[in-house]
Amino acid sequence: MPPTSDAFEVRDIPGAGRGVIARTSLPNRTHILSTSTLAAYVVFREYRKEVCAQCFHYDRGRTLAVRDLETGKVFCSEGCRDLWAEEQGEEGVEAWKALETWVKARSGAVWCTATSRTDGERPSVEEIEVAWKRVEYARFTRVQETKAEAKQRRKALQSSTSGPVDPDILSFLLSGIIFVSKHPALFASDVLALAMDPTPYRTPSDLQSHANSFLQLVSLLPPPLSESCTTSRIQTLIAAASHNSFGIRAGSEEDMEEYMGYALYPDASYFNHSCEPNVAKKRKGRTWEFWTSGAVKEGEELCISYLGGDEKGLDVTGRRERLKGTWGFECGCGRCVRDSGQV
Ligand SMILES: C[S@@+](CC[C@H](N)C(=O)[O-])C[C@H]1O[C@@H](n2cnc3c(N)ncnc32)[C@H](O)[C@@H]1O
Repeated sequence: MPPTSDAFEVRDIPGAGRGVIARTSLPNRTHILSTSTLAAYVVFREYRKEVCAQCFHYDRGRTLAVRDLETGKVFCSEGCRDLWAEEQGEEGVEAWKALETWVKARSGAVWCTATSRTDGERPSVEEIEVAWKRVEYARFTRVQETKAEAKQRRKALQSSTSGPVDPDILSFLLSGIIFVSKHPALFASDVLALAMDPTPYRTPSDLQSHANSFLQLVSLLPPPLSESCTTSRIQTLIAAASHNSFGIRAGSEEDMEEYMGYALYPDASYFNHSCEPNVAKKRKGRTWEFWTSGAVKEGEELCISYLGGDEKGLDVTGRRERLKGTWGFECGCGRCVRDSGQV
């Protein structure tokens, strides 16, 4: 469900879905929201030794002190390690161990990563539907196969280059499936309510990589988690992340030197973008804080910047191109409307 408070409510905004509206006038630096739910996230594998798996602390590239070799996670303290294990639950920790073992066994493999996907056009809604139906079928036939058949298939997959799997996608999906299995009601009320991207895959091989990652994940999960891991939930996580995720970055918003991962925060996902934002944000550990960055009138829309400050130096064409390329929408904020002479 969309969040609400004395300071704001979520309403329909012409041309931009829903947005956050001030219920009253708010002075500069009024605290608006601290996120309470983190539904899914990934710290990219290349940062796995440098970013705390619990609080996302990063110490200028240093390897963090507390390491768990079995799950491949590092932590800034034992407290963070214990909190993380408690949140994952026993089955969750087992699943992270299985994933780490699988990834390590394939060390040296050429992973299909976000940057290596350059082929073809963005798959359409129909193509996505067909691909996921195939995945459903493959999952079903795998349930039926004998041990010998499964062994043969795994062998074929290991030597094949036609079945790319991305460890970062696997991690993002696993974190989301652990969340669903622990908080099914929150998933239904908060994640399913988000704006979904109907075409979240950039290229055909991006779609293929997500589909393969799903099948791989299912085969690694302990039984209760494997039952929670349905194609429909996985598709929801992917479609929601495409429109709503926040980068996990080191440094301040103005000086975002490292892009270390991304995360889905349902209660922070109703802020629309403006190229003249009136709300500032900062990540503190695994929580995002939002506050007004100027005086806001009652009834005014509260907007953040999706461009992390880059909007300051770009003209309307540059801003719109950047937002279209990364987020897939034509910016209709007040500044872009004025600058493009649409008023
Ligand atoms: C994080 S969601 C924001 C909440 C969303 N409007 C909703 O209805 O749930 C991001 C999406 O909102 C829309 N959006 C955000 N800012 C916009 C803007 N300045 N102009 C047009 N659409 C915008 C786009 O569809 C974008 O993909």
